[in-house]
Parts: sequence; structure tokens; C-alpha cells
Amino acid sequence: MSNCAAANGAVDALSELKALSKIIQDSISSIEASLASKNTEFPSPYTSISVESEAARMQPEVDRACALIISAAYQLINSVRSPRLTLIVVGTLYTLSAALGVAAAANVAEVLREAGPNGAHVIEIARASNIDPSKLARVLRLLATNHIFVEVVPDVFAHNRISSCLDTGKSVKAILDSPETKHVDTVGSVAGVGHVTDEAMKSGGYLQEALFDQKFARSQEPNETALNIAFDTKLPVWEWYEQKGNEHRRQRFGIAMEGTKQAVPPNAILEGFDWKDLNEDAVVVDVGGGIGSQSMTLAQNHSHLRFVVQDRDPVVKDAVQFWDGQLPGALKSGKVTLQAHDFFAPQPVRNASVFLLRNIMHDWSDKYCLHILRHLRDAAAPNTRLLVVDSLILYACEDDDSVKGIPGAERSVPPKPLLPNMGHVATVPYHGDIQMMELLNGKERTLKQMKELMERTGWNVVQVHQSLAFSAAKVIGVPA
Ligand SMILES: C[S@@+](CC[C@H](N)C(=O)[O-])C[C@H]1O[C@@H](n2cnc3c(N)ncnc32)[C@H](O)[C@@H]1O
Repeated sequence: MSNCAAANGAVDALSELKALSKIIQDSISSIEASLASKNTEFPSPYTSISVESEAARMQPEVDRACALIISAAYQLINSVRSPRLTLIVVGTLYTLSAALGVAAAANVAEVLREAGPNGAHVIEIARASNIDPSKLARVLRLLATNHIFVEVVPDVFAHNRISSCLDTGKSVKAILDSPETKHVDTVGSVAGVGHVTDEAMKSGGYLQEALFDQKFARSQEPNETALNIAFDTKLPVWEWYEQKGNEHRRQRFGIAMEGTKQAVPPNAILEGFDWKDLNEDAVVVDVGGGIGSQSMTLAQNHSHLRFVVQDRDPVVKDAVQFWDGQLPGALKSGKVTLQAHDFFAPQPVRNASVFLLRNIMHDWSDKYCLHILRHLRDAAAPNTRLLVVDSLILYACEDDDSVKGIPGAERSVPPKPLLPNMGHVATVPYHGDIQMMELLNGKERTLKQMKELMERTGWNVVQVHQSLAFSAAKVIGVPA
């Protein structure tokens, strides 16, 4: 058809399919070579997840090859599948999110772990949550069809590698005895599934209404969003979390932030910034630090640093349990301080070596980010550094206007015919972008947009650390 974009070189269809499959084949060969040289194995889809079994994927060259395979394979699927069918598949993807949410809420993963490798009949699985087995079977079958769980024989389900990540590690009895503390002392990825398949997905159902509403459409306010329509509230999400009846959601969200570490190399915060070069007792202020999951990783790896984790008062209270459980003594020793602080008020810490803002800028529209950054600039000493950790969004096309000249700002270009932003493998930050819009009128930004906000508030960008993963890119600023 003549009115389709002639983008990406517009080669003939079969040549494009061959180019994509060559990317896949070359990447598999590269994985094979890397693993042979390090004597490691690629994890089977039928083994449970563990830190050790993810070792292969943690090798940068394997990670890069996996990224190319994911993008090329997804592009290949969309090239060969009927386009009308693709729209139906994408339009009904919410059923997959809903099914995942049900499986997590019904503690299916914990039941199956306790049942062992042969799995369990759906009647037994459903008993633990007292839900209808025939309906649960359909939910699990949709998931198994999408490679989450395995249907071993009709109506009998067992774990695979992906479904094993839905396991909190707690016993079914412990969860049923205290459902409200299901996520406490877990790695947080199941809490993350709960967050995205509950308040986030439900808000997403009202995105059209929010974007076409005359008042909400161009709003920068955090309480004029799809979430406000979905949950019939006038409160911004943070205050809504603090309402009676929402305690479990607030606590789950805090633990879900700990879980975001699992979506990237778990120690991603350690990379791209010279933490070890900071002086003994240098103060890192984790602004809007949640329960302090990033500071926790830093404290566990850099014992010479001090941390002030700031957040809203109820979150700071949740944080005490987290620190006492994971790093006993840190609070008592004074190495770590938890502080209730509103980042729209003047910053009380004036001797910070680092102001860390992780997953904060993306929560807020430009108007509010400028306030946050100005308060930090006002409290900065000459040698204070601002470390913004967020996703950096790329256009889905080539971008001649991108930032140049700052160390780390240049991006490598993927082989054609992959999209310049790498396509599907980089999709999570784009999901996050829409999620920020639904929940808060926030957004993920390009490096150029981030740099502009920092410069308008007296911060010069001096270094960038790129990452395709969600919330793992770093932008480092110094006082101008
Ligand atoms: C997306 S979470 C990020 C948490 C943490 N930085 C991390 O990456 O794990 C955003 C945090 O900002 C906090 N927050 C929201 N409004 C705030 C405010 N006005 N002052 C301080 N913290 C706030 C929320 O309670 C939440 O913990």
C-alpha cells in the first residue's frame, strides 16, 4: 500500500524476514561462544529461577545477544502474523494481565511449589483460595499458552521458570494465616505483579476517558488522571494510598519498588557511578527513597557511606520493618537514617555528597519536577552531585536532535531492520511511561528533556549511563 511509511530502508518482505532471522541466528552463536568461554550454561525454561541460574544472562555479551533475539523475534512475529489478528491480540492483552493478577492473588505459585515437580490438579490449586476450579483452570491455561506455568496433562499445572518468579517463597499456610503481610520480607517481584495488575491495570481501563476529558486532557496535576476516574477519588495516588482500606496497596507498592531491582541486574544501582570513590561517611540522601531499597543495596556494598532515606511519613514507618529485617543494626548505628520529608519543601540535609532521585522524576509532570530539583539545588554544596535514576526514552525513529558531547550520551545503533530504539526488548519503559500518565500525570523522558529540566534548575549534566532496562539509566548533574 502506497501510504505506508517507507521507514527502515523498506526492503522487500522476504529479505526483511531473512535479515531478522539472521540477527537471531548470529545472536545464538554469540551466546554459545560466550558461554563456552566462561563454562556456564543457559538456563532451561523448565528450571526454577535463582541468582546462580541467571549467571549466564548477567554476562554483558549474553545480555546484548538476548536483547537482539527478543527484538528480532517480536518483529518477525509481527511481520508474519495477519495484521488484523495482531490488533486483536494486542487489544485483548489485558486478559493476560488480568489472568496473571488472579494467579498471584490465588497463591498458585506457592501451592505448586509445595506440590512438587509433577504439579497439582486445578481442584487442589483452587482449594487454597476457595475459588471456582473450572474458572481458575481457564485462567491458568491462558497463562500456560503464553509460557507462564505448564499444563502437564489436562487440568494439571506445574511450574516453569517464568511462573517460579511468582512465588513469594512463603508457605501457603503462612500466607493464608496473614494475607495482609504476604509481601513483607519477599524480594518484591510478586508485589510488583500485584501493583501493576490491580490499581495500574484498573486505571489503564480509564485512560481514554482521562485523555478525552476537557479538564484532565492537558492537566499536569497528579490528581487529574485515569486513576482518579477509575477509583472515584480526588486524591493524588500517594494520598490515596494512605486512605483507610488501602493500607495493603501502600505497603505492597513499597515492596514492589524493592521488586523493580529484580527486573534489571539486581545491583544496577552500583553501576555507572563511582560510589567507592566517595569519602568515608559521605552522605547519600535518597530523596523519595520509598522504604529505601536502593540505599539498602548501596549500604550492603559500600559500608563507608551514610544514608538518609526520605519519604512520606507512613512510608518511613513501613521502612523500619524493611531495614530491621534486611540489615539489622543499620538504623541503630546511625549509618542509616529514615526521615519523613516532603520533597516539595526545602531540603533539610545541607551536607549531601549525593542527592539520589530514583523513579521520582518519572512520577511528576515538568511543573512539579522543577520544584523538586530547585529545592535540591538550593541545599547543594559545591561538590554535591545529583544522581537521577530513571528510564531514558528514545524515539522509535532515528533522532538527529539527540544530546551529544556528554560522556555516555551517545547510543549504539542496532542493526537494521530493528527499530532504532531496539523495539520490543525496550518496551517496559514505554509501558512505564503510560502507567505514569495513568496514575500521576508523570512521564518517562528523553535525555534531552531530562537535561533541560536539570539545567533550568541550576544543574549541569556531566555524565550519562545508558540502559535499556526499566529505571536503570543514570543522569549525573553538578551545581552549575
Ligand atoms: C516510585 S516510588 C520510588 C521509591 C524509591 N526511590 C525507589 O526507587 O525504590 C516514589 C516514592 O515517592 C514518594 N513520594 C511521593 N510524594 C512525595 C513527597 N511529596 N515527598 C517525599 N516523597 C514522596 C512515594 O511515597 C514513593 O515512595
